[in-house]
This record gives sequence, structure tokens and C-alpha cells, in this order.
Amino acid sequence: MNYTTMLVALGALAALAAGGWAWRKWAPRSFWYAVEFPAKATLVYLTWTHVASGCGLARKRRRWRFTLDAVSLAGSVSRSAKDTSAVMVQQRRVRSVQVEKAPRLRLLRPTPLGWRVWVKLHDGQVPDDYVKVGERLAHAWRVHAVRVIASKPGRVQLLATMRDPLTVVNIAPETGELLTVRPGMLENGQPWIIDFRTVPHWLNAGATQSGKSNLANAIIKGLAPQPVALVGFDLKGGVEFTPYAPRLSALATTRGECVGLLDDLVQVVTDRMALCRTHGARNIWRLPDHLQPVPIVVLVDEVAELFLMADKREKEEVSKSATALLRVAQLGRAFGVYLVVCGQRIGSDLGPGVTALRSQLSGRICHRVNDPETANMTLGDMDPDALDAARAIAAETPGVAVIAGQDGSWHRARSVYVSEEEAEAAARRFAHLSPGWSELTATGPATGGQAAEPLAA
Ligand SMILES: Nc1ncnc2c1ncn2[C@@H]1O[C@H](COP(=O)(O)OP(=O)(O)OP(=O)(O)O)[C@@H](O)[C@H]1O
Repeated sequence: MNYTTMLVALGALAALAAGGWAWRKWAPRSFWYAVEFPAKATLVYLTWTHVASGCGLARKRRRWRFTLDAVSLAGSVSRSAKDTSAVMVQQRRVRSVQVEKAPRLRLLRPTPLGWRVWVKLHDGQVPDDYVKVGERLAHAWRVHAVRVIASKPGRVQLLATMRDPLTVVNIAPETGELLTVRPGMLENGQPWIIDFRTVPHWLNAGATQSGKSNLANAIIKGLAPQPVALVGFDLKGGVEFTPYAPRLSALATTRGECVGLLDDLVQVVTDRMALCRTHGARNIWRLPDHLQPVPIVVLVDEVAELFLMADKREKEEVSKSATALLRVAQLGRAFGVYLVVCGQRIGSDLGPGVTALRSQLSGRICHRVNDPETANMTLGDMDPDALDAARAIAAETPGVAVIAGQDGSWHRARSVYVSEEEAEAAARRFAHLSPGWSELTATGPATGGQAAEPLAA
């Protein structure tokens, strides 16, 4: 090769590298699908046996293999080297040998952030075996995380993500479906959906500045355009929810107002119960359309304030509000009253009613917490990995949370950033959809559409 050819070859290589760099920078998605993913997939398949073995997922099996053995053609192997009668040759033989057999890896399917793949379980393996080695697999594949996202008898589906999809969350909370909001993204790149008709009550816990109010903003923004009534309990003196008053059918900001508003809610539930009984319906969704009452979503901020008492005088109020909130939680699901209860911690130290209330809040959202007990309290008897994930949430990522539904599955998720101004604008824009409180509490079916009037209990 002469000097000019070498220069041309080097120039071509440099141009190729620059082109690749520019492609990756300006069109990362197409670069991922066309170049990075095929390269990664090849590497995953080529190294799978070693990786599975290193992660303890492979099994030892006996297999027939050709082997290359040293065989003495004449004399004995034990004779000394000087003994020329011992002649050793290499001979191919078919023998049964022990080999490491990795679980079968099906087709890797690319996703915008990584890939999904089904793995056939070896006999005796369960999906949990793969959950436990997620971190090892992530290191072996040089990716951000590997999680088990689905399982069927004999198979698990793994999701590998190249980078944390929760670094920047850009998604609209409005879904257009009744009682459903999309407050953020899950770590697997899917939208995080809260569907109150599936999981009616939610506990939203986290330390101060962990993102609880932002999530409440996202929920308000998502629900504001829907024909639902929103009710606020703001025991921070009203500073959190007062800006959203135009879209709230009622707002209580003091202990006294809370007791009155909770009594009203219990009455609403009782009336709806009677309505359903009269029409032989098990829940409001089985009533004829024209009788179906407006669903109510109740947001409670800083729930501990409802349960704390400074002196004996407050004891009765606390006990009344705790009982009423518990009744709403117990009966609300069937009668269209749903709860989102926010607080820094919601432990038994606040009183006996709290534990009962917590057990009714089947949807759990655990933002960053200051102590491991709060994570335990919020996530209950979840998988220990969920607790570890909750404890590992960094202060620099407000809005990140571990969420768990009633089916026991859990996800890392992050809410989309919704500023107070945005939520306030949505509340003003859809103020005309707020049913008046008097209309909601009147016996009989309520219909939306009145101007909102925050309650002064
Ligand atoms: N998903 C998010 N993305 C980006 N920033 C966020 C997110 N959630 C919250 N933040 C930011 O984190 C800060 C704290 O959030 P937020 O007020 O919601 O916390 P909090 O838990 O309600 O705190 P406190 O209990 O003190 O009211 C705010 O400045 C907010 O802008």
C-alpha cells in the first residue's frame, strides 16, 4: 500500500467516524435502531452463555460432544518418557461431557431505550430468580437497568434500558379517559397511569421537597378537563390548594372545616348507597346513565395534621375526622368517591385510625423518604427490592417514586413537572366543569356544569 492509498483510507475512516458521530448526535433514534441495537444484540447473544453462567442462571447438563483426547497407541501412559513403546496420539472421540446450558434467549426486540426479550426458564427456575440478578445482568450488558416486566408459565420477559428514562419526563397528564390520569413515566419507558376505577385510593408519601405536591398538581391538571368533582383538604392552611379553588367543588383548610366536609362526604356516600339500593345496582356505574352521580376525587394534603392533637379538646374532632375519612375510604370505591392522601409519613404513631386508613389505600406512591420505616410503612409488605429502590431515591431527582398497585407489582416512576401556574391555569380554564357543593350533596343524581364555589364549612 503506498502513501496516498493509506491517506485516502485514513480519510475515509475519519469521515465515517465523523458521520457516525453526527448521526448519533442529530438522529439518535435512527442510529440506535440501525447501528447500536444490532451491535448490542449480537454481543448479547454471543456472550449469553457466559453471562448466564456468571449470574447463576445456567444449568449443568450432560451432552454428547466430540472431544480431542490423548490416547496411547502402544504401551502404557505411565511408562517413562524414555520408553519409546508408549506412543501418544490425539484422537477425536464422541463422549458425554458436562456443559453449562444457558436458558434460551428468544428474539431481542428493540425499544426506544433498550430492548425486551423473553427467556425460557430452566426447570426449577422462577421469575424471582431473574429479578434477583437484574443488577448483575445490567453490569454484564453495560446498561442502566434490567428488570423483569412480565412472566408467563415457563417464561419471563426482561427489559434492558440503556439510560434512565426518568431523567427527563415529558408527557401530558390528560388522557381523555374518565377518572384516568397520566402523571408521569415508568422506568420501563411506559406511561404511568392512575386509573381511579381500578385502584380507587392512593397514598402519596415522601419527605419534604420530594415531589408530593407536584404529583398532586399533575393529577389536578389531568382531571381538570373531565366531568369529575374535585375536593381539597389542605391542612397547610390552604397554601397548596387555594390557587386551584376555581376547579374545586369544596376546599377545607382548617380542622373544623375538615370535620364538616368529611361529614358531607360520608353523607354523599350514604345517599349514593341508598340510590344504588333502590335501583338494585351494586355500584354507581351500574345505575342508568341519567342517574349516575358525578365521581368525586378527594385530595388530602398533609394528612398527619388531621390526626395530630395539641390537647384533649381536639380529641373529639380528630376522632370524628379519622372515622369519617375511614368510612369514605371503605365505601367510596363503589360509590364514586376516590382518595389521594398525601403526607410525609402515615404511621401508627398518629393513632389507631391511621393504620386502618392506610390499609384501605391500595395504591401506594413512595417518594424519597428520610427514614427506612416510612418506606416500609408506605410500601407495606412489598418485595424488598421495591423498598431498596425507594430508599435509593436521590434528593436531586424530585418526583421520582416507587409506585405499587394492588396486584403487588411495583415500578420506579417519575411525575412530569407541572408547575403551580400550569395547574392553576387548568383549574381556571375548566372551572365551569366544577359541580357546586350544594348540588353534589343534594340527595339524588348530580350533574356537572355549575360554577365552582369553595366550601367554607
Ligand atoms: N417531577 C418533577 N420534575 C422536576 N422537578 C420536580 C418534580 N417534582 C417536584 N419537583 C421540584 O421539586 C421541588 C419540591 O417539589 P414539591 O413541592 O412537589 O415537594 P413536596 O414533597 O410537596 O414538598 P413539601 O412537603 O415541602 O411541600 C419543587 O421545586 C419542584 O419544582
